[in-house]
Amino acid sequence: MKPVLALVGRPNVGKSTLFNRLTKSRDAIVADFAGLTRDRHYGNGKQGRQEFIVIDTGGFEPDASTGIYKEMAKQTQQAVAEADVVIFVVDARGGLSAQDHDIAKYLRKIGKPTLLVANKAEGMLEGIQLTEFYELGLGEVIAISAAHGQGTRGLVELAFELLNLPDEPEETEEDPAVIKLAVAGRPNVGKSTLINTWLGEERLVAFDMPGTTRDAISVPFEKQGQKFELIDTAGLRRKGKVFEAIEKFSVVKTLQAIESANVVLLLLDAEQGVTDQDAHIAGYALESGRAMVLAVNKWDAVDEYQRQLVQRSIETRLPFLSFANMHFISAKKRQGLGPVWGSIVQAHKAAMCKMSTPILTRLLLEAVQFQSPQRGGMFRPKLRYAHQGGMNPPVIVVHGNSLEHVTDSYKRFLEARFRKAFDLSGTPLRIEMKTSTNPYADKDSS
Ligand SMILES: Nc1nc2c(ncn2[C@@H]2O[C@H](COP(=O)(O)OP(=O)(O)OP(=O)(O)O)[C@@H](O)[C@H]2O)c(=O)[nH]1
Ligand SMILES: Nc1nc2c(ncn2[C@@H]2O[C@H](COP(=O)(O)OP(=O)(O)OP(=O)(O)O)[C@@H](O)[C@H]2O)c(=O)[nH]1
Repeated sequence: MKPVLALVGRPNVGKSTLFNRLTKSRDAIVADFAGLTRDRHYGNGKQGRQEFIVIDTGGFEPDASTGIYKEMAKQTQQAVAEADVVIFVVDARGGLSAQDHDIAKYLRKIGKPTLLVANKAEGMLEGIQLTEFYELGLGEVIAISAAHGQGTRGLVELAFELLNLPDEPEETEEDPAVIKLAVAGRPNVGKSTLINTWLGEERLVAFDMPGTTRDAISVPFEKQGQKFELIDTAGLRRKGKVFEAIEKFSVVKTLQAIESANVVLLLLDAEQGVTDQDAHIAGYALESGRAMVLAVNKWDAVDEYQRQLVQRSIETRLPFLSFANMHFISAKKRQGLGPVWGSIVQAHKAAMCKMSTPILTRLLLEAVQFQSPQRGGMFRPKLRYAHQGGMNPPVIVVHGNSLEHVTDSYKRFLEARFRKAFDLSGTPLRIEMKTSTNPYADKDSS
């Protein structure tokens, strides 16, 4: 499980800057919960080989009508609840404020592992200027400059130390016979209804057992002789028993479940169409290389016109999921559920597919014969052979010369042929081009 670091602090102390620094500003996932005026951002970070999730509670305006920072309090609480380590950011230049004291008081009460960080400390003499922050009663003050990238590596190291994380993440043994399945989707799409239908009430009760926050909770079950493990996405758990939830839905749990799964079943809501958050979850799953199955739930509740709208919104907003099988279901009325299993098993099989070098190479050369790649300037790319560079998701590495000139459309053409030959529906497929560095290797190319 990736550890979760939450950035909290009053506005303008540099949380977003630190977030961008820690995540190298890859696409942040924005939680767009109804009723929240402001968003939390979620991003992936990596230091050494250890990956982590960062939550930013960025951007909000003080609530003028009440004069209190109600919204931030809520955002902060939620981020703190989801975090393994809280990073409390204060402004080394601005000095202490009453609001810093309020946040510190809250954090002391909660008692989560916390690091107190004085940002904007570039060029400052720690000993003298930062002493006032010790008043907050949160221990050592860590001086950093998010804008200049000073002290941020050390900060992450300290966070790992607090969690006793090993320097190198452990390799976990996987049982290839078990399909780890995550049912992901926005609040209210029908995840619990679907899982209840699948597992029966008594099985879900097992979910309510408290687990340690650091470990994934999962339910093993069997279906038609195939072993599955259902990974918890928190939405599955009954209200308030385990997770100190302000909201039931947890973005972090969803992200972690996607990471731990072999196959992600993404549920969409036919009544709502594809929302930003659906696209974010789907994008995250794709980026993680997960095999996927799409199911549009509540199909019973929409008329023909709405059905067409939903289908079109999937085509336009989730075009990158065209590799995934799609089903239209009703979890409530138990309609269309059978074929979903078939697709899950198929997606898993595809993700684990083994492709031999001779067969890959034969397919590659056949493809080239059928349609050769375009010349790029002076060079015509020469595709020589292919081998499998990875599994789950499958990676095909193509070797040859001048491969940097292979166009995206030609790569798509190759992808389609490989997909068809190996029956890869349900899994992302990555194709990498490796140009030979041997200067004599392209002697015989035209
Ligand atoms: N001198 C200095 N300025 C910084 C540093 N980090 C951030 N800033 C500046 O501080 C201001 C606020 O930074 P943000 O990252 O937007 O702060 P924030 O805490 O996310 O603010 P909200 O989005 O309002 O919550 C910007 O003008 C930044 O350029 C730093 O390390 N040194
Ligand atoms: N019409 C219709 N309603 C459904 C269907 N599946 C679920 N619902 C309804 O949608 C609502 C939300 O269902 P849940 O199963 O609680 O949704 P969830 O995704 O688990 O929601 P969270 O627990 O908030 O993450 C409930 O009122 C269900 O009765 C369906 O197939 N058709």
